[in-house]
Amino acid sequence: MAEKLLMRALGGETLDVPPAWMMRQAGRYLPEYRATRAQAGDFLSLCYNPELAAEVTLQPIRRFGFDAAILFADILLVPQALGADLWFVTGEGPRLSTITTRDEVDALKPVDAIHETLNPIYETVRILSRELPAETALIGFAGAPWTVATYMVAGRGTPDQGPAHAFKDGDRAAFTALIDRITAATIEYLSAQIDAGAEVVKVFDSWAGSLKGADFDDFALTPAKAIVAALKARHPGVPVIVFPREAGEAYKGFGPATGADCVALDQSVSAEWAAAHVQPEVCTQGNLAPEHMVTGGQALVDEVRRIRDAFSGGPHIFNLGHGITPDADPDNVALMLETLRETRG
Ligand SMILES: Cc1c2[nH]c(c1CCC(=O)O)Cc1[nH]c(c(CCC(=O)O)c1C)Cc1[nH]c(c(CCC(=O)O)c1C)Cc1[nH]c(c(C)c1CCC(=O)O)C2
Repeated sequence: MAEKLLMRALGGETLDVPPAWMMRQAGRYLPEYRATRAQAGDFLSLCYNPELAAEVTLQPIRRFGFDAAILFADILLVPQALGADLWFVTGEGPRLSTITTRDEVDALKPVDAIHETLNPIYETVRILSRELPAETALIGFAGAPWTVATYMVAGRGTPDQGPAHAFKDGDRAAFTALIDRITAATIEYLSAQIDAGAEVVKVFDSWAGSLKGADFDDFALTPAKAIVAALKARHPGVPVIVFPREAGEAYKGFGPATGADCVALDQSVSAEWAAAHVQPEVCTQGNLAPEHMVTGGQALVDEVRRIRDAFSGGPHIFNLGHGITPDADPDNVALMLETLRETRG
């Protein structure tokens, strides 16, 4: 069989129709997802149930025929595996025990201990690598150290990542020790996903945009570079996608500086700017605003064509700029793919 479209784009090929998938493609906007989550009991039970987690991963593939499936799990399973308490409050989001001192960082479990908690995730990957259609690539993932740390420090999502900034600014050495622990755990976690069958991995740095100057280098760029280097040493040939969300102009240079194979873009940079400044360096991914999955119509069609055409001169993976939201209409997802894959006149 010819190589999968996603792998070809990640290998640097310019394709007539780019491969497409969608962040949070398995999620609450799909009635079949809500039914399986109810069967599992709750979100975390779904993450740790390999059969059901594989089932929800496959649902958007069956319904829409995306070119890639992303493992169903969550970035906050790593803090849990390192010993943090984790629960989800319905309608609000994640809650964790907080970490704000050097002693609390030192009290985290050793990195080797994470697999005890995360083994069911590797089993989900094994099921998926057996069950996915031959043309669909399997993406594993983890949160980037900074983004994971923002939740571990605050114990929840925060609008400005204030508590993590306060820890970083108050005791940089202790905060660096936390980042280092998460970095080491992330390498082991992603490496185990690859051993189980993940063909590509993605590192989500959702809050990279709140890091500026030397902080961006120390806590977004340096950890990403360490993760890419370790994975490349152990698994040469497995592509890595990095997503320093809202990095703005710092998207330029991020691919070469980290050694990643693809830089994912949020919708706050224009496709035209990114095609001129990022795509010449590395395969790009993105960057349709998720709101179009709610509103649809001609604006959606126009935006899909604009983004597709802007990136048509180099390797690109079509995606949203951030996750699809629960109020999205599945028909708009179908329209997005139909438009993307139409024959260009
Ligand atoms: C920051 C972050 C988290 N998780 C993730 C990130 C980084 C990407 C981003 O910025 O969105 C990543 C993530 N979370 C989930 C996936 C699965 C794969 C996928 O389909 O993309 C992935 C890749 C499932 C999920 N993770 C979560 C859901 C919704 C939970 C539910 O079904 O009730 C899903 C499908 C919950 C979650 N998980 C997290 C939060 C803040 C929340 C609550 C907000 C929300 O409800 O959307 C942490």
